[in-house]
Amino acid sequence: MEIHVGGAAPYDVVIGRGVGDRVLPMLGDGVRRVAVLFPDGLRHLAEPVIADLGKAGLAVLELPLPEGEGAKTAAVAVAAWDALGEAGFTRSDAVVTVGGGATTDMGGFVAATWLRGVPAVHVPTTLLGMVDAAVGGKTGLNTAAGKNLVGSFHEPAGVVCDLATLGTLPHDELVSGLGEVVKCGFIADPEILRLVEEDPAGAVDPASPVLAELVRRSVQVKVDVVVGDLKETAGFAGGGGHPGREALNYGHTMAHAIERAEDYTMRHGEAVAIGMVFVAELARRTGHLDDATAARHAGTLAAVGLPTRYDGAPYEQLHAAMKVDKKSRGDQLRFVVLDGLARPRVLAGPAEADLRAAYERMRGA
Ligand SMILES: NC(=O)c1ccc[n+]([C@@H]2O[C@H](COP(=O)([O-])OP(=O)(O)OC[C@H]3O[C@@H](n4cnc5c(N)ncnc54)[C@H](O)[C@@H]3O)[C@@H](O)[C@H]2O)c1
Ligand SMILES: O=C(O)C(=O)C[C@@H](O)[C@H](O)[C@H](O)COP(=O)(O)O
Ligand SMILES: [Zn+2]
Repeated sequence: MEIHVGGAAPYDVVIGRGVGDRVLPMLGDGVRRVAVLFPDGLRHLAEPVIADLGKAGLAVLELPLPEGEGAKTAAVAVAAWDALGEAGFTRSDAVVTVGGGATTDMGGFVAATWLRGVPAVHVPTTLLGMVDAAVGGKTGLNTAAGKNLVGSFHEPAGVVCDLATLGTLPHDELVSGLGEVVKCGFIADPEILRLVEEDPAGAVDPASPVLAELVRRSVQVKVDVVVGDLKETAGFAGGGGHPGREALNYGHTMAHAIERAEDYTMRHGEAVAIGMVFVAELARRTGHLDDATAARHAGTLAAVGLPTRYDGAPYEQLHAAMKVDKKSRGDQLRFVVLDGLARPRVLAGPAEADLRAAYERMRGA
């Protein structure tokens, strides 16, 4: 199936099994050379794509990357730019990424910045990459100060989600992706929560129709949000309305602080799960969210094996890290909270006592 993403630069997200041959047509007719970026350990997943491009007469530049989050550094971007420069890449050339969200973030950033932008087609091979990272055009690198602090909005020319690739994904990585899936359920599509709660075993089975339906629904949530607010400006208006693209950042303010505190050894989706438990409690304490919906967060997340507690870094360290979150304005922290199921809004400048109390809840106190 295909989900069409409208807007100034429309593209399709293809979801299915054995759909790797959909990459080539997404590149368009004029492309002559393609840089394929993939984690070195996933060469076997990149090879069929590389072979297809080669058979079509395109010159392929292979750019193997470090594993996972290790790819999202300035040094890796510089190395990729140097390789493109050496190969003489022009604006009739393109980038293809094959890998998880770290790869699509990095490869998307390289595509966004080389010659101020060349086309990118993403082939996500993790659940998280399919339902979130590859779609919507956010690209990013980490810096010493925090997560995704350098990046750009660069919409892909297309996204190809081959569900068959999930067959080799380690179980814990699949579960991590469900953190973003459940996020989509809370911010926009409660049917996702029902599906996960009704059949948690199906949700973590890469071959199940339940998981395919969760992918489809989550991509649709993301597409609907980004089409309305690609560059994440809607939430600036304030006033308690829908926060636009910032809604997709539900749970992420604390999640990114934890990831940094843990030196990026915790999976992103796991951190998002904990971050949602934190922010649900913050919303409950500040009178936005009812007790049952707040409690439902930990219940649904735990049902698929996601963590719901974090007892690592001290409050002060996490608070300092949250200050560089992109939703912050000056000294004011801003969080996406829920007024109820599928009713996201921004909570700006919550009281210190409420933040500390939500932190204690997150620690399991
Ligand atoms: N741009 C966005 O909108 C957006 C959205 C969500 C997350 N992200 C980013 O995505 C990153 C997380 O992505 P992720 O969870 O996919 O992690 P990841 O890219 O680090 O991949 C996780 C691990 O799985 C391996 N892997 C990937 N596909 C595999 C497969 N099919 N079989 C076997 N192993 C496989 C990878 O090599 C890696 O070791 C974070 O950096 C996060 O910030 C970006
Ligand atoms: O696409 C978005 O917008 C999101 O916020 C999706 C998030 O799941 C994703 O982790 C994103 O990279 C976080 O964005 P950031 O702007 O907080 O770095
Ligand atoms: Zn995320």
